Amino acid sequence: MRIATAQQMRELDRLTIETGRHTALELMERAAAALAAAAVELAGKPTGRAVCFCGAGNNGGDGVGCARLLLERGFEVRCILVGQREKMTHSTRSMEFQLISAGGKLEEFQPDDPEFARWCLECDVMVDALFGIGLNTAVCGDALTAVHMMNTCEIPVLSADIPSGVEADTGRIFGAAVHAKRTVTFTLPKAGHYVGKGGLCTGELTVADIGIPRELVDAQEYPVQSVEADDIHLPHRQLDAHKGDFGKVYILGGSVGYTGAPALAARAAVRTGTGLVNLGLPAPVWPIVAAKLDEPMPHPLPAGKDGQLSLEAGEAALAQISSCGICLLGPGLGRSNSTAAVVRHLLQEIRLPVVLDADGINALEGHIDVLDARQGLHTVLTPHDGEFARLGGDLSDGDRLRAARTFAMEHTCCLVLKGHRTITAFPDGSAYINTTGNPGMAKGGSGDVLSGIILSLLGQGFPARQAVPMAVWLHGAAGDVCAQEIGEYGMTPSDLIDALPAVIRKHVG
Ligand SMILES: NC(=O)C1=CN([C@@H]2O[C@H](COP(=O)(O)OP(=O)(O)OC[C@H]3O[C@@H](n4cnc5c(N)ncnc54)[C@H](O)[C@@H]3O)[C@@H](O)[C@H]2O)[C@@H](O)CC1
Ligand SMILES: [K+]
Repeated sequence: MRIATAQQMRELDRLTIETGRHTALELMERAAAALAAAAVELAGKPTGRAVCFCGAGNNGGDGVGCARLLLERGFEVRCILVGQREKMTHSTRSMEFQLISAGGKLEEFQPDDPEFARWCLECDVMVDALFGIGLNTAVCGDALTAVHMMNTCEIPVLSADIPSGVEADTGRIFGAAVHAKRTVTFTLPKAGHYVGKGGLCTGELTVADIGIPRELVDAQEYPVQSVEADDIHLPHRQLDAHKGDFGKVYILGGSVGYTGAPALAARAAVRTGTGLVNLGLPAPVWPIVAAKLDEPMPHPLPAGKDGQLSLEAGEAALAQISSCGICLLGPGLGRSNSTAAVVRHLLQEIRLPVVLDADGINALEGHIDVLDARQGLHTVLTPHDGEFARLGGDLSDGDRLRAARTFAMEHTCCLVLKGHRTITAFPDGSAYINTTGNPGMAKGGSGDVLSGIILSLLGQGFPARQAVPMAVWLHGAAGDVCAQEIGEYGMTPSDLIDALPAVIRKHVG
């Protein structure tokens, strides 16, 4: 799904109003209606008790409108202004007049009023309309108190547009943020609903159409998208297809101590549909890894006494890679100097697309020039935060989306920044935010499975822009199946591989 920035939303609102399609108040009324409908669902009954915390800006206006609509449905409602009356926007004031006409009122927030606190404890739903896309400083003072009240009352909270305190374009939290059970946003989702801490505060997200004309929405460019089930499509296979049609891939991995990683990547590639999977393994671990695998073809490579690749392994691997269409460097390779030197040598010599994971990425620490020299060749890197930092990636300001996009642009690569809501960024600045996966996947070996899936789809000829976000989604979806069937504690990366075929099958056609 396309993701809009706060600036784009302001622009779309402005254009809609300027072209006379809807007034600001009409847009706000539709936003309020969507909120009220969601509030009733969240309350779980047709009427009940609700409190709406409203800021002075237009997000507050959505909340005031929602309060009136709930009142008209028979709810017992208290609508609270958290902010200065003199800063109320024109539309929010209009909403207040309408609330008064309907028999309600906009009360000043009395944070120390024990009667109000007791009243709130009996609510069926709380509406958070403090700040939306206009948040510009840390939440403090009365707004902070209101955020704490919503977060501690154990009553379901509905956020208007975005949980208050979350920065719309980054998902960073300014001071503190509301933990919503549900968020209703308008027209298009924002990055802050998915990434960073915002992704943890948003709860169930729904997108309401408030009447912004379709042609205005379509006229904008949206470099960032979320990846959802509807985006995943794999074609039927041709009746006369043969194994050569589905990629010949090469995996360089393994070392003493890491015999599972290359096997997981290879099995994942087979389960994702690759025609032929070759592996290059340090000779000492070759029989162990080979014994785990039936379909892939493991080859021994020269190794040192430490059980890791020796320098001579580079030429031997190159000879094997030359007959393949793509290779994966890294799973379980270890971090010896000679291994890192082999990886860098291969990166310099291989003119094929390369997927770089784990120790393959670590080999670039202090040698980012080797990556930069691959300009024009496809290189996909799949770091977690620690590996990203070793590459020189900067996550210090908490803006993962910006960090991933900047890195991909600066180093002309595809960057898969793994974690909650994995981000796949491309050199043209576009990025895809994944929506599948769960904490049961936070186990050694999950990354090897992911790199095997990416390798497989790229090897089958899907363009990177399609293959990589799709691989990330399938990996997470397999994880979600495992969490459902096995549970987050006991599920393993091998279970992900076993779950893959059924997940993939649902998206073929
Ligand atoms: N026509 C429109 O522009 C529409 C806007 N809508 C709503 O309007 C929102 C945007 O409205 P606004 O641009 O007025 O912005 P907000 O209502 O999000 O917040 C801006 C107000 O809060 C203040 N503020 C920001 N951060 C603060 C902080 N940390 N502490 C204290 N005060 C702070 C600002 O000075 C300003 O007064 C959207 O998120 C959406 O909910 C919807 O009603 C749809 C139509
Ligand atoms: K809000």
